[in-house]
Amino acid sequence: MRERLSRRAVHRWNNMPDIRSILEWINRLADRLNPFVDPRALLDIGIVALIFYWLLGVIRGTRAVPLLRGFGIMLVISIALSSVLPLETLRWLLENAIQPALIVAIPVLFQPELRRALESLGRTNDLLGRPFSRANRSELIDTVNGVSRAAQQLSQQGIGALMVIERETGLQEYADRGVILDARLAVPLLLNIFYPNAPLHDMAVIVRGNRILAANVVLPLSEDIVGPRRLGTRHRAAKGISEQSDAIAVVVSEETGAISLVHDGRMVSYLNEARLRSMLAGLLKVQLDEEPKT
Ligand SMILES: Nc1ncnc2c1ncn2[C@@H]1O[C@H](COP(=O)(O)OP(=O)(O)OP(=O)(O)O)[C@@H](O)[C@H]1O
Repeated sequence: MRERLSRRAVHRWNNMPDIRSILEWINRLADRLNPFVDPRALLDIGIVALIFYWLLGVIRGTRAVPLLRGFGIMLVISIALSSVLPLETLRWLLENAIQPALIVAIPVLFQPELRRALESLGRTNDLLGRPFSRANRSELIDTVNGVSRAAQQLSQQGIGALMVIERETGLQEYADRGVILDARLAVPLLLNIFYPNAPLHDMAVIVRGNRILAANVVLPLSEDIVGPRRLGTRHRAAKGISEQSDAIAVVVSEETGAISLVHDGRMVSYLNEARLRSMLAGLLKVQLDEEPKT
């Protein structure tokens, strides 16, 4: 009996995988995993993740998202088709026509997004937390209060308006196409400009620091009309300038009286004066200590 048991134990021992080969296998696996544990590889992964995070932030909420989804679907279908089936003509078409066409089409289609991404890389005030524009803090506070008060009064009177506040990206090229005013910003002046049938009431006003730089300014229209709401031209112009620069646009709808703030291609609507003031102050990086003077 004892002899049979010991024979069985020897047999099991003989059939067990060799411990040395297991150790070798673990070593090989560790060698393979080694690059991932390498701090340089971790840094590499971190930087790539940050680039993707930043890119997704730049295109979030813009028309680039459905376009990219379309490209993705096309890519997946074409890779799946050409790897599963030996479709030579399709493979040729993909390699020689569609891929080069995409390389040309991407910079054209994503021109505003690419421009915005490069501009945001070059901006330093955002990173350093400094206030925008050359104006000092008290001038910017005057602007925040003046624009918010004017928006509220225009909204109550059902007058449409578009006010664009310049930040780090210069808007001179747009201002030059309008009527240069370079006047101290004041609520009555803004109301006067947008008063229906006044000579400068059409199009937009550009504000630089605490001055109204120009009125009657034609802005680029956003191509983004795939959003949840179909935008009219005033709102598309506000979105357009915020896609092409870091400016902040404040829109008052003539139709509904709704006040919207547009920044970085994103629109927040149905604001009241207080909410608009605090959003503007946040974006211009100024601290509001007290209620505005009436
Ligand atoms: N390219 C542009 N740049 C600046 N303002 C523009 C531009 N195109 C149109 N506008 C302004 O938009 C006004 C027309 O607004 P429209 O009714 O089409 O848009 P909306 O977004 O529905 O605005 P609202 O809600 O005020 O009606 C024009 O009278 C003009 O003042």
